[in-house]
Amino acid sequence: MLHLQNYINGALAAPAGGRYLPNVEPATGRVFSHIPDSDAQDVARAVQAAEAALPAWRRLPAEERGRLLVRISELIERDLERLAQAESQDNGKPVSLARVVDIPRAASNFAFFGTAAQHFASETHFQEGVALNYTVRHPLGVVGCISPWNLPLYLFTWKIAPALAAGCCVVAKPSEITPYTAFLLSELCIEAGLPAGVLNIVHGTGPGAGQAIIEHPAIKAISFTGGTKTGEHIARTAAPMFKKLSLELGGKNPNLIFADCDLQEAVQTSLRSSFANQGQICLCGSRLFVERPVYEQFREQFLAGVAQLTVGDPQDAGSRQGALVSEAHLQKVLGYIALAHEEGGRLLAGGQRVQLPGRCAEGYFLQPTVFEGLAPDCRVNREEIFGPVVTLTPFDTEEEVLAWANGTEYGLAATIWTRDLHRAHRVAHELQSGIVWVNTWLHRDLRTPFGGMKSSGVGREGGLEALRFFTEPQSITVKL
Ligand SMILES: NC(=O)C1=CN([C@@H]2O[C@H](COP(=O)(O)OP(=O)(O)OC[C@H]3O[C@@H](n4cnc5c(N)ncnc54)[C@H](O)[C@@H]3O)[C@@H](O)[C@H]2O)C=CC1
Ligand SMILES: O=C(O)/C=C/C=C(\O)C(=O)O
Repeated sequence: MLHLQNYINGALAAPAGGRYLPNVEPATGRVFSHIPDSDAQDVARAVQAAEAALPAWRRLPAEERGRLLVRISELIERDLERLAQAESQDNGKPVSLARVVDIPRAASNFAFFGTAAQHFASETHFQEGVALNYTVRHPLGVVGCISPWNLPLYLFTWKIAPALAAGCCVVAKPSEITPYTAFLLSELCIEAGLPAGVLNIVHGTGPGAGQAIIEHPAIKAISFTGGTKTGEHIARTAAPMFKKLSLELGGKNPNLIFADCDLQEAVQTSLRSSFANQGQICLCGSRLFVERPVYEQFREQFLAGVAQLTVGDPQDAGSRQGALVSEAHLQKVLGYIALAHEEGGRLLAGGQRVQLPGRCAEGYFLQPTVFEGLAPDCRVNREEIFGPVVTLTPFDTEEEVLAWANGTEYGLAATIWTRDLHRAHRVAHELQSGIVWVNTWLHRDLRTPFGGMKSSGVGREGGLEALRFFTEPQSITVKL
């Protein structure tokens, strides 16, 4: 059986304590690999290696750093099929999705930041006859990157690539639930010739390796994506140590579907935004508010689309829905389905675990599920479910739908469907949401600031925002 290894100081390494954790394939419920259960000793070794690599890495011209990152991107593209298979096996997502979304985006993350570093200019402020002020952005130093299980390589590289591009050295931990592609990435970094210690990947649990990263005094910043509760814990631990924090947390995203929209497109895209990756994307729209004149039409077409979402073996080309990531997560989502019944919801589709035949008989499959008739402020409409469960609610006025859309503690993403541009801008400006899409969803230009308001996070990643996060500005003023 496959035993994954840490990647420390340029080489693969067993965990210091010799302990391993089982890693389960969600589609089968069977253990298919073991991962290091690393502890503070492994993190200390990784930090030591990163500190040793830092002086040379930060002095390397941005073009040279960029060349290495672009090389990693090319190797990811070369190994696309292998990585897509690995991601699907580890996470339960259809391999067809990993092939077109997860792995291409991981390659783009390295390519984008490999070149972005060369466009990252420093600011100057000239006061004629008085002074020249200029800003130098120094790499922060050694930074920690911690990522979740839903988009494993996609989000892991979204953090690592800008940190490396900015001249930082990294100690990174992927989710213990989906470590496989991060391990394969360490092999590609060795092949690309990334200098030893520049990137270190330590596997293990949140309370084990993760906690050691956030507590380590030499780690200057933490970039984290994951659950809001974990984000709170990280902030409580790291903020008093004056670490810089970028926290990308949960969401409970609304889709606002106005009667004048292109209904067919709204239905098709809402199917994707509801159920892509089994609804396990923080940007998924889980509350669908539909203007009353088109509510019934939307519901009929949407449910017809849901009926086409075949739940099946992630390896099958025909599967549109794979497995949820773990038995524990499946039980959490089933708990919310039970709660939706208790809160008076009418089940329109799904609601049951799926028992597949053959190799997937013990897998964690769930029908895509739709409820209506729930109050906009009930728990199911306020709490993050992070699974294939959405609610439909009719609305009558713009004011009403805005109040409902903004009525949760979250503020990550929202989608507006309308042909009225004035309304689109007006409503977008009123939404308490870090990201607003109009007549589209998951359109991602990597130059745009990415992140949430309220309990959805602190700070922004993406484009120059990420490079700013991983650097420390120093103002220098010269008297003229
Ligand atoms: N992107 C998102 O918005 C995500 C949201 N979630 C939400 O969070 C809920 C819980 O899922 P989990 O897998 O438990 O997410 P999590 O937030 O616990 O895990 C994310 C990452 O944080 C690490 N981590 C956990 N505790 C830590 C600690 N004390 N110090 C440092 N790192 C730590 C984990 O090992 C993992 O790498 C999900 O049911 C879902 O609702 C989960 C994953 C992603
Ligand atoms: O950067 C993106 O395009 C998507 C990010 C998604 C998450 O952060 C998430 O699902 O956690």
